[in-house]
Amino acid sequence: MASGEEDGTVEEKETNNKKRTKGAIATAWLTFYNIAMTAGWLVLAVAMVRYYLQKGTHKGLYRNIARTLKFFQTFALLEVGHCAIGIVRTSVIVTGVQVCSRIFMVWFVTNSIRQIQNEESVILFVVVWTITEITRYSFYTFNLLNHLPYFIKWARYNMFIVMYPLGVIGELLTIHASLPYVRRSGMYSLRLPNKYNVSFDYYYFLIIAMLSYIPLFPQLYFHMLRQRRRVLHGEIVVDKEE
Ligand SMILES: CCCCCCCCCCCCC/C=C/C(=O)SCCNC(=O)CCNC(=O)[C@H](O)C(C)(C)COP(=O)(O)OP(=O)(O)OC[C@H]1O[C@@H](n2cnc3c(N)ncnc32)[C@H](O)[C@@H]1OP(=O)(O)O
Repeated sequence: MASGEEDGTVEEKETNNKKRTKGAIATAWLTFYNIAMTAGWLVLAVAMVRYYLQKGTHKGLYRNIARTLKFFQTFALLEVGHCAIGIVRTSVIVTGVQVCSRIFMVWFVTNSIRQIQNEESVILFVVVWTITEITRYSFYTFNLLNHLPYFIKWARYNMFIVMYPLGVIGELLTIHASLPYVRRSGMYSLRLPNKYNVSFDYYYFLIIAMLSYIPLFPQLYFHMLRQRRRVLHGEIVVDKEE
């Protein structure tokens, strides 16, 4: 296997070639997008720290940051578009699952069910997402600007090892906490008889969503482990989704 220094040189050349082919407009857009997203998640981090220092409790924190969180997490839908039009070399499926599961958590679980917004699990996944996204978007920004500090690269491809499972635990506990409220209220459900002759039970949908983490999460996690081996150790890894 090649040494770390050689890996770095090969990697740099590869990056420069890719950037040339990517095109100036795409690079400018991605740079703007990543700077905006880094700033957005930084604003969220500062708001959370300030709230906690002022109030001394996590209660009410979600409501305080909800608008910013919804805005920047929804904005991340553009990432699926970036993959689809080929300006980033990432699988549409992997990105789609990641982004859609987050949007689902924000809009259809946490935002829709007020009673769970003060759960510790909500704070857990929001804090984990925030740390992850500040690191990820600053990684992409510095990478595009060709000035990537090693500690950001290291953080991008190491922190997920702990952050991913922690985020998933927060999300699953939050969905679990929402189940009694969803069952009682019958929200987002369609009962028979109705003119469409269709029934839908959001309670069971949530249970299926929780179960779907079992096959889907390992695929995202192993994808990131492959990316880690490729970027940090220079291994050539063939991704099945590509
Ligand atoms: C409808 C309801 C359904 C509910 C069902 C739910 C089931 C869901 C199960 C799964 C649940 C997951 C929940 C998630 C929780 C969390 O997020 S917890 C917090 C921890 N999270 C993470 O650490 C996230 C890790 N994941 C990611 O980083 C991404 O989402 C990803 C899509 C998996 C990233 O993969 P990928 O993009 O392939 O890797 P990279 O190495 O970062 O990038 C590859 C190349 O693409 C370039 N690139 C990508 N994006 C950009 C960009 N914005 N700007 C510029 N460049 C970009 C990147 O530089 C790489 O380029 P090359 O080096 O040239 O290859």
